[in-house]
Amino acid sequence: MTPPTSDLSSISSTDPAARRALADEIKHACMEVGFFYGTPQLHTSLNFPSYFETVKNHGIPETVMQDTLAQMTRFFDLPLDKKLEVENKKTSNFMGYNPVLSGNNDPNGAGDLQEGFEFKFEPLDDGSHGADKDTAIARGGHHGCTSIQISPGSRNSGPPSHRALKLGRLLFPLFALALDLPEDFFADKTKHSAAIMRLLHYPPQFGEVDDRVIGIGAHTDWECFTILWQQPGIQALQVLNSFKEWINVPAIDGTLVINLGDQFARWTNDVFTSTVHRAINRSGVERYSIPLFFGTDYNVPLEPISSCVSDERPARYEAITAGEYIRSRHQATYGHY
Ligand SMILES: O=C(O)CCC(=O)C(=O)O
Ligand SMILES: [Fe+2]
Repeated sequence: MTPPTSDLSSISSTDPAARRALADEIKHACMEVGFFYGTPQLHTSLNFPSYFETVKNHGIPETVMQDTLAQMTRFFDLPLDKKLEVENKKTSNFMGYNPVLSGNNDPNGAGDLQEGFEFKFEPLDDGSHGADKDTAIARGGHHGCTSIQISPGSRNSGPPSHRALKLGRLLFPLFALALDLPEDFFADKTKHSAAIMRLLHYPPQFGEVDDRVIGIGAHTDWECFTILWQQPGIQALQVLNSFKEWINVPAIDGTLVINLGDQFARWTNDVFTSTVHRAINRSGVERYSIPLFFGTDYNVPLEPISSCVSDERPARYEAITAGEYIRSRHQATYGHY
């Protein structure tokens, strides 16, 4: 069984019909199933509650990912004391290195069996390419060290993190179209790339696994959507379907996984829901993955889109800014501030 794969080659198309067709595919996935395995029967019986699928033709060659993997491996192979020099406890915004078991994504869990390195992207402050004066406000108090400064470029150039960033920016207009909003609805809310990347390393787990200590415990992601690269050929990621069954999401060469997070659930008052997932590495070998989380700018209030609120569907979430929300989730996960 293979998961569905959306072809993103028309993501930059200016043809309205091609854009509408891709947006419709995303809308269907977001609202009805989200992740499916080919045949209509299975599609119905798996019944995923929200968007979770793989995409191809995303503009990031697998060779580039293999180079990135080699560099990640070098970092995680360093002695622990070296890695602790850049521990996330030392930054005001949770960026940096987290040792094994220092984070806990599932409140019912006892720690995540992975180590990671987290960093984010900020526009250059030199004013040369539109980083405007409200940059500091847009950072919403969630800025600090371990950020990578970015300048614009094409989707198919630059280091992998920048390519992935550009891919994410191209997805926002399609999500807007999928919600029957103007394509530029998120443009003024995503001016400053509130995107966070994690480099993750999961040691293998052998024998009987205590459900409370797995690679990453059951959780939803915090931002609007996540673009995830998984090391090909190693099974670990699982998504919860509406029958509360854990379904494997295989790592397929040349594809990325895309899933929705809490900010979209808040924007849409749960018309788009965030997908519960977890990872357990029982492969017997080390596993690496790279999620890139895309949110709105940190100063943006997460307010439900008016078409998603009605008498039958009253607002489900309290208003909060994106930055406050992400900070509260970092605090709950790492618990050291
Ligand atoms: O490693 C994976 O496949 C998933 C990682 C993940 O869910 C996360 O970092 O939020
Ligand atoms: Fe996640």
